[in-house]
Amino acid sequence: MSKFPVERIRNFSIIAHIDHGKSTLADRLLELTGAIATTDKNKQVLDKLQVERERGITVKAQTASLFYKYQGQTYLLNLIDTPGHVDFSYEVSRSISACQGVLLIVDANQGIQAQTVANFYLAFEAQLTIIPVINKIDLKNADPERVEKQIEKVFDIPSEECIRISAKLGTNVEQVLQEVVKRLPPPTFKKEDPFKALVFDSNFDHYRGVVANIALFGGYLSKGDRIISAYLGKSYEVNELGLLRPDEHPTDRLYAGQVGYVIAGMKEVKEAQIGDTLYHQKHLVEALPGFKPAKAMVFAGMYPMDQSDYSALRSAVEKLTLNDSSVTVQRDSSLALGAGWRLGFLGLLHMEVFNQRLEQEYNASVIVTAPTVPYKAILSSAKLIKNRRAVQKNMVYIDDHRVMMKYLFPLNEIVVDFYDLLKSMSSGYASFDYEDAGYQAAHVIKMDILLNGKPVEELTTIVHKDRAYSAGKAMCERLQDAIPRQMFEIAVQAAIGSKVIARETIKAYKKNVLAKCYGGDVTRKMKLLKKQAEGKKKMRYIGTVQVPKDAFINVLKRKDK
Ligand SMILES: Nc1nc2c(ncn2[C@@H]2O[C@H](COP(=O)(O)OP(=O)(O)OP(=O)(O)O)[C@@H](O)[C@H]2O)c(=O)[nH]1
Repeated sequence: MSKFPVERIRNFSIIAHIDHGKSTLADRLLELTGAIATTDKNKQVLDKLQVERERGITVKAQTASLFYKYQGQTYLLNLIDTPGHVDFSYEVSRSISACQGVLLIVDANQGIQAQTVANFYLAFEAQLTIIPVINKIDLKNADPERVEKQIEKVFDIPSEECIRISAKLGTNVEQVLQEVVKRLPPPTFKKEDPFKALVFDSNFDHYRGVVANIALFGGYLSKGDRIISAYLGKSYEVNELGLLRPDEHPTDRLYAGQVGYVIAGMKEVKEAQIGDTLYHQKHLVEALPGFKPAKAMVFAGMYPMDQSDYSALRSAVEKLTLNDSSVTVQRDSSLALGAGWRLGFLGLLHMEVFNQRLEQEYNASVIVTAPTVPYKAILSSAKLIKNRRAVQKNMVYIDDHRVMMKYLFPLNEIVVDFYDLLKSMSSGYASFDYEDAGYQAAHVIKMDILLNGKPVEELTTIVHKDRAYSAGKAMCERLQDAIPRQMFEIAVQAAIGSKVIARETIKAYKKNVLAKCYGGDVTRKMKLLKKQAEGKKKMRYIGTVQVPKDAFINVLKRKDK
């Protein structure tokens, strides 16, 4: 197979708003081309991580090479899966850079949503061929005609170009493969040129080191070749290379236009920088433009629940960041929490996914401080509009029922719960995406939260001056709900400097777990005591006050407005 004619290669991604059905369509394409068997067990094969399966979202892009027979010829279709959530749009842009075209999926019921627009522009600016696919036509409320009109109006793509499918039932999915062959151009790279490959993703494997996913922009690569990474200038010998189908299939060579993986004795993901160019030692080439590095938008401190777990947690954080180069790590320490780290994430979901992976894959128990967004120090007065201090930029009607609005928001206002709130206020109809618009001047102050006079470091936040009182009050109320009553009274206070601006009280309550089983047997008592002790492990002490671990993140999610 190796020497596959480049005219019969198609490299494409599926892009869509979250839940519009990318992974379902990807599974169908894999089944149709025989890459996986048609059983229920194979549901969402490209979503490999445990968190992805549990949360039903794609976090990391995955790749699969498919062989498809059309009019007597076999084609090699390289499908690069992309994540759908706003936090991960960085993964989308790097995936599509290895492609010549995209399938733009739009839900036949929901129509164009925020990430449909954002992803469309990523593909459009990269000058890729775009095939609009209207999915879920089997739904009772599906209105593909209306969606086609939206696509024509917003993206200027004629309705006739849309393919109507049901990824769930498999309706017209074969047509999607045919249109990929017919409409997408093959890559124009030549195997006669010097070898040049783009690293568009990389993973760390505990046994084999770094596995880099590459797209060949010229020449060919063979096992045993010596290659150089343009970024670090280091040289490596190729130990293994092959196709991803989606499992690794080793081959002897990869050619221009193909997509595959390479293992070359790289020990850290840093050595296979995403966006890096690989080339042959003997043929210096001009490096590819690379990518804008992912920018951390949300920062939080992370500390072991118990300081004696520090080294175990350090090794877990290191291993996990090897697989996710968009997390930034800095060592940090605090009087209250001991030694830990300051981590930077793309968004709150990214942060939650990271924590979940730490707990699931490394069995780590951590305390995470209130997420904050980066600020610059020179601050004066703000623009201040409405609840979230937003400034409207423009407004476009997509159709009679939908409008697309652009606002300039302080990042702080959207990072924690804006997305959830917008969804619930609009009964799930509104959608949202964002990009960085740079720093703006604002008048902000530091607010502390105290439990019986002791500051809770995790909850120290920066708030806008005009919002301090309401934010402090809301925080105290939510903490009052989140902290169970204890044997003594607890004062919950919000303070700016030494000035207390809000207070709630948690009344004392005596909970004797044994009271109910007076005279009961010993094993029952032991069980109850054990249960209580386990409950305590999930608690953190602030002075003498026990705080449940999940209270820290829950109190940040606002329920007001
Ligand atoms: N009725 C119907 N449901 C579908 C269809 N395609 C997908 N779904 C359902 O829509 C939901 C979301 O589908 P996914 O394939 O997970 O969506 P996704 O776009 O990959 O989501 P992310 O990976 O998180 O971005 C799932 O519950 C699917 O079963 C379809 O054609 N018809």
